[in-house]
Amino acid sequence: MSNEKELQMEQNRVDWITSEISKKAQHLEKHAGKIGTEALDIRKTFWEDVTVNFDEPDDLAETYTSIKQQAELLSERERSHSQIDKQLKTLGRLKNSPYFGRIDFTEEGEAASETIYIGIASFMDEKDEEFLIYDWRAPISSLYYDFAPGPAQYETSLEKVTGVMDLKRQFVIREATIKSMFDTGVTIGDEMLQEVLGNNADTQMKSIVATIQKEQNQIIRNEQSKLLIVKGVAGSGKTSAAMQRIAYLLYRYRNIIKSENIMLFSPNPMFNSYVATVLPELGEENMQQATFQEYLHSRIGKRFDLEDIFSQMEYLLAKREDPDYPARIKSIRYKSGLDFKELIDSYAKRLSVEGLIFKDIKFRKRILFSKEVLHDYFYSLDRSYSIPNRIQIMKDWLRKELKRKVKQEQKAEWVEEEIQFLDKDEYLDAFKELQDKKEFTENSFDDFDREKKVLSRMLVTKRFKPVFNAVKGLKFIDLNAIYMQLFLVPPQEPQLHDTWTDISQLTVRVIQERKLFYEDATPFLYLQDLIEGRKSSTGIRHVFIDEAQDYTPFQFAFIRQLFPYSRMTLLGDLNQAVYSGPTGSETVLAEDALGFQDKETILLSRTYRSTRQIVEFTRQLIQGGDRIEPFNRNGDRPVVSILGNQDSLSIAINKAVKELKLAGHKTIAVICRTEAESRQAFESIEPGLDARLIQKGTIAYEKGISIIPAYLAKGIEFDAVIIYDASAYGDEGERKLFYTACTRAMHELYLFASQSPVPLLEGADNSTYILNRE
Ligand SMILES: Nc1ncnc2c1ncn2[C@@H]1O[C@H](COP(=O)(O)OP(=O)(O)OP(=O)(O)O)[C@@H](O)[C@H]1O
Repeated sequence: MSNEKELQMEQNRVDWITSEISKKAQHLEKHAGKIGTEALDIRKTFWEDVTVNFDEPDDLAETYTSIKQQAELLSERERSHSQIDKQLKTLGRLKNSPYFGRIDFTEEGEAASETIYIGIASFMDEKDEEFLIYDWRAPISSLYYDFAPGPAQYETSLEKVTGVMDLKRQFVIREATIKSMFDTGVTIGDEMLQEVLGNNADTQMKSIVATIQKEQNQIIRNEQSKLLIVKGVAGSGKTSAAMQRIAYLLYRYRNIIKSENIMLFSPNPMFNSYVATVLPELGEENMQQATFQEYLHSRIGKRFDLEDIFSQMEYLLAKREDPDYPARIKSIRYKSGLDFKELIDSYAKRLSVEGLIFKDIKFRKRILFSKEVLHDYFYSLDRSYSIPNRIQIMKDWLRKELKRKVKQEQKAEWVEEEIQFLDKDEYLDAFKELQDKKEFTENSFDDFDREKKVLSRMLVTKRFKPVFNAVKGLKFIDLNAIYMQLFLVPPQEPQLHDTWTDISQLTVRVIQERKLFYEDATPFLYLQDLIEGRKSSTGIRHVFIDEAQDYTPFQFAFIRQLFPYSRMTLLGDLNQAVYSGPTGSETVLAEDALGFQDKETILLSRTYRSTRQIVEFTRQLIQGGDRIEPFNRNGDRPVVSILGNQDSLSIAINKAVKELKLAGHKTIAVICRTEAESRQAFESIEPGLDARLIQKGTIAYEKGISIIPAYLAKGIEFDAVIIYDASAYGDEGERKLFYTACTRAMHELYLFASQSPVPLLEGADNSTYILNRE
């Protein structure tokens, strides 16, 4: 058949499918309307249809059952309504673009070849018998991603199906019209990727289902690994693969895993908004998402003024002159490792025998239980019980004792005095309570003594409430002091002694100021859990950690304990370990950082984000960069401009921004080394350009010009990137930060330098960039 004819035939099928989709949609809409009316009717007549009778206990039970039945009926109707709503949305998407792939596959032993069309969701014929479109996540669809025409196979949950793929065809269909169509040989065709990647950046990440590459498909469909580690170079599609993997898991385990059972740790708040549309685009709901910082903050609360990871980074980059700097580096490095975790483990063992520190429990400035009493009580308990168990026993004991004290306290003088000054509401509460009770006790409110008694009890109970709450929240344990005490005893290992003095002095001083360094937050919570009992989350079935290179082995071990029943997918790139760069501390992605036996590692070395010219330039900035394979998409070479001073830097950047805007780029970033530099850059940009200063609290990623510190640009991409001052990246410790900044660019990369030389460009092949000197 000629190409023309073939195209016409395919378009005819698209027309037919879209009319089938419309029919189904109409049918569903009618049905939705009916259910909607029913739900409305149930709401309107809710009370008419239930039997309400409170006369006898039996009637009460009947009333309860009747209301419950009616409410269930209503919620079932509403559920099906929202289910239909979801289906209609999917049909809407399918109508616009019903599928993106077709394979013809002859199963072994079968004479005829089967034609399979693959789209973002399944669609059945009218009788619900035949698949007119297969969901991209269906077992058979994996053929499309994994094989070229020729022998091919796929696995279902029951068997392995082998056969021959006779044809593999790709489509770009928009508004029900085939825009392009090609039969492809090896993998998902370059033409289609060229088209997708050549577009301007969106402020929101797109789904990549139509062009998933074979190696990415292995990540997406991996089912056996408990711990899947993806190490992929910048722009290799790690985040994209993670998002499609979530969609895949939601489909594959749809009866077991719901979106709320999946958790994604993202690198910064802005990233959340960046990835927020991928799953809805695929008809799925978004997973739970948080930054690790948010988690730490939620647990540390007001206990300390907690430093965040971004402030730690700022300190490392901008405060080298600080006298504490060397000690801080040692501290960060040591506290990131599993040795420190072990040290805390053995400290906790010692605490089981001695050394726990408590706080006085006070009431009206009076000590009810002194810390010594609490200490002695704790250590009087059977030592074979774990610390958390003993703390539980202690809590129960304290509650009992407090109840006793509440009784005693009712006779205290202050109570009588305060009763006089009770406000109206408190009085009313007491009166109400008495009235309620009266029904059961038959006592009368006329009795003055009784009234006083009730009021005293109410008053004292109320005043004691914070004490009860404090006991419930285990506030009587002096965790701050216990953590600090850890640093007062030198560790056993002799090689640590020198370092330890520096680390401990700094840590103790800062804790005394009620501050907590970022590197202390995880160890602190880890110790807290060893004492109070672990607060693990049981609902989460799968945890994703993006930018995993930014997590220390200690942090990861901690996260793993938080989610004991979860599978984990870690995605990262050692070359972008910007936080560990300046300190040389370990990251969880480093070989052997984890002793886990059950891990599977997948490597991605092909990069899709940037043009070949940008990749050829950026890959020489890091060790082993020659292994990075660019996708063959052409653009201009990066431009390096050396300007003698700050003033010319401002002028040049304004000019470049204007030109990039004129060239039609929608997202342009001026990436800076620090927050201070970002502010400086922001102030030097002409107000008319409407630039936006991105800070650590920024939530939404928007179109236009963003001025952003490099560490916040992680994970995100821009059409064009301007490196504000390449000469400011001073030493080897900042190489990864510099590389991360440069690899954010999709189409164009400009580097400006206020000084010469640019240390990190030394050694770069000058044929890979255009050099301008002022
Ligand atoms: N198979 C694919 N088809 C189409 N586009 C792809 C594919 N894989 C990756 N991309 C595109 O490449 C760009 C980079 O992808 P992504 O952000 O997922 O990479 P990453 O490995 O997480 O990057 P980084 O580590 O640098 O943040 C995105 O624009 C993404 O849409």
